[in-house]
Amino acid sequence: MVVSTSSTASSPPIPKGGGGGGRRQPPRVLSIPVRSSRRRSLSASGGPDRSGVPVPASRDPISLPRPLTSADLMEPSGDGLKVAYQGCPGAYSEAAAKKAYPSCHTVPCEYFETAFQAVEGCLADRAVLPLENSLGGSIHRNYDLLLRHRLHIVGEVRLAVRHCLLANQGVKIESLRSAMSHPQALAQCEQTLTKLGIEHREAVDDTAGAAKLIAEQKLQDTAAVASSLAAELYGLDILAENIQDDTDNVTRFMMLAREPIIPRTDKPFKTSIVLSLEEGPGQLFKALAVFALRKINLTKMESRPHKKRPLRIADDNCSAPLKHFDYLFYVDLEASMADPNAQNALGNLKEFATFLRVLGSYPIDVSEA
Ligand SMILES: O=C(O)C(=O)C[C@]1(C(=O)O)C=C[C@@H](O)C=C1
Repeated sequence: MVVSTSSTASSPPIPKGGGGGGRRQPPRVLSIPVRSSRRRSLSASGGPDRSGVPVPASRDPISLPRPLTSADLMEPSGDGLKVAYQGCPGAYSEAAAKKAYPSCHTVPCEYFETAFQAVEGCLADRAVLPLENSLGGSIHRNYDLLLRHRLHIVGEVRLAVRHCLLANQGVKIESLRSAMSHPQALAQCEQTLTKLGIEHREAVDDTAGAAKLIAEQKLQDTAAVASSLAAELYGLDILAENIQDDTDNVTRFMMLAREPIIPRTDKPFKTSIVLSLEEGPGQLFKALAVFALRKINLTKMESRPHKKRPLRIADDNCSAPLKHFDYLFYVDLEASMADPNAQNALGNLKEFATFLRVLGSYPIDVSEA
C-alpha cells in the first residue's frame, strides 16, 4: 500500500543523533459527563462555585474516569502520534508507518539508529523499521540495534512492496546504464534490472532518496528503483512498474515504543526474544525443546554475532586454545506473554540460557500485505 501525497503529514527529517530535547506527552485524561448520585447542589469540585451559588450538576459535569475497555489496551490508530522511519518521504518505510498508524505524523530519519534515538529522546512516539523481506531476507542492522537500545516491539506490519523504475522526463530505458536504490530494493529487482540491460548498481540509504537525488542532479543515465509515490513526489517518470523479481514481494516491519503493550490472549500474539547459550552439544536443541514440548510454534529464528564477545575461547586440551564464534539467537514465538504456557517456557529457558531478553509481545499482523 502506498499512501497518497495529500494524506502524508510529515515533519522535517531528523539527522543522525537527533535524540534528546523533546518532552514526554502528558497521559490522556479520559473524561465523560456522568450522572451524579451525590448532592445535586454541588459543583464538580464537590462545593459551591466562586459566587457561593450551588451549581447544578448538569451545567458542570463531574469528571470521573470511565472504566478501561480492552480497546484502550491496544495500540492507538495514530491520531497525533509522531512516527519515526528511516528514509525520505516516499520511502516504503513511510508507507508502512501509515499502514500501522493511519492518522499519524511521519518523521523521516537519516539512519535506522536515528529513528531509535528519536523515540528514546521523545522526539517521536513510535518508530516503524524493516526487519525482513520475503526476497532479500533479514535486515540485520535492526536486529543488532534492538539490543543496543531499550525500546519495545509493540506491533508488526507487513507491506507489499511494488517497485517501479523511475527516471527524469524524456529518459528512455535503452539509455540507462545504472540503477540506484536501497541495497535491499536493488537485490529484490536484480534479475529484472539485468534483463532490462541495466548493468551498474548504485546503493544509497533509501529508495525515495535515490529518486530525490536523480531528480535534483537531473541524471540522464541513471534510474531509481522506488515507489510510485516517490515518482509523484520528485517529479520523475515511471518507466516500468512491478519490477521486483517476485510478484509477492513483502517486507515485514516492527513498531517500536518506549513502553511495552499489555499482552492479551483474545487474539493471535507473537513474542520476540533474544538469548545466548553455553557452548556445547545439544544446547540449542535444549532451548528449542522448551517450546516444542509446550507445542509453541516458532515463526522465525536469526543468529547474530555476540558483539560484546564475538569469539569464545575454549581450552579443549589442544596445544592452542580453540576460538568458537559466539552467537545471539533472535526467536519469534507464536504465543502471547499473557499465556501461562509461554511464561512457563521462558521460565524454563531462563534456567540455562546465559542471557534472555523479551523484546516484545504484540498482535500478529493478519491483514493483507
Ligand atoms: O528504502 C526504502 O524505501 C525503505 O523503506 C527501506 C527498505 C528496506 O530497508 O528493506 C524497506 C522496504 C523495501 O524492502 C526496500 C527497502
